[in-house]
Amino acid sequence: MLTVAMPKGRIFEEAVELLRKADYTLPPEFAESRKLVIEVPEENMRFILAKPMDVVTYVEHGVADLGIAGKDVMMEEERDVYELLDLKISKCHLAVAGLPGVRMNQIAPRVATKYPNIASSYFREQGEQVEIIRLNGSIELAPLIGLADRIVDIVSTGRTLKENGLVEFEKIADVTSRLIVNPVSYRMKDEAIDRLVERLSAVIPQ
Ligand SMILES: Nc1ncnc2c1ncn2[C@@H]1O[C@H](COP(=O)(O)OP(=O)(O)OP(=O)(O)O)[C@@H](O)[C@H]1O
Ligand SMILES: O=P(O)(O)OC[C@H]1O[C@H](OP(=O)(O)OP(=O)(O)O)[C@H](O)[C@@H]1O
Repeated sequence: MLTVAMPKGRIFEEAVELLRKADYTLPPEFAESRKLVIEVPEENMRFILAKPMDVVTYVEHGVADLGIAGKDVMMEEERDVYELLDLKISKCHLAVAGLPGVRMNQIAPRVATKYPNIASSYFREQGEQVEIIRLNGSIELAPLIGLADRIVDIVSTGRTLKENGLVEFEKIADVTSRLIVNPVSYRMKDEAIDRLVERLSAVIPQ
């Protein structure tokens, strides 16, 4: 049996749609139920529903064989999992943004983000020493209220930046969701995992 860690939230629906396209029979209540462990005996699979940032943790510890996680999450922390497939869903990008015409404070520049490692390595590569302020959401609020000069955050449609009078300065990386696997599971259950990879590969959007 394969255990797959699914991210609750915005990736979930697209991931379920992809699985259904790949002809996986998932119960109709899959998306509506509050259950966190969903068995699908017809497919010899079990799905667990976790916070997007925690999916990698379940896979790394081997309690889930596979998982679906954003490239942003994979970039933020080096983890002991393999990336098997770019599912090309939940497309967005990571960017540096801020108020237009406002330069970074030269003495103590501050950057607010949910991605402290990505942000600090990005600014280090640019030769800038910045203070990272870690937030958990509504990152765009930080420059509006004077908490930070810049933000590093996800941009998709650009609507959140626009409606808050912010502009994108630089793109850091493109982001899509990935199928990840626990290295031991991949050795022990290679046939079942290869079959899943084949079925998904056939329906991944281009
Ligand atoms: N606006 C967006 N459009 C498309 N994909 C996005 C967007 N924001 C985030 N993502 C992708 O979806 C993943 C999950 O984002 P989501 O907002 O569902 O979860 P989260 O922010 O980690 O959790 P929560 O908001 O529940 O605390 C991210 O890791 C990223 O890869
Ligand atoms: O470019 P857009 O299409 O506007 O999308 C970008 C927004 O989406 C995400 O936030 P989310 O909705 O997850 O809320 P959060 O701020 O609570 O993380 C991201 O952090 C941006 O704020």
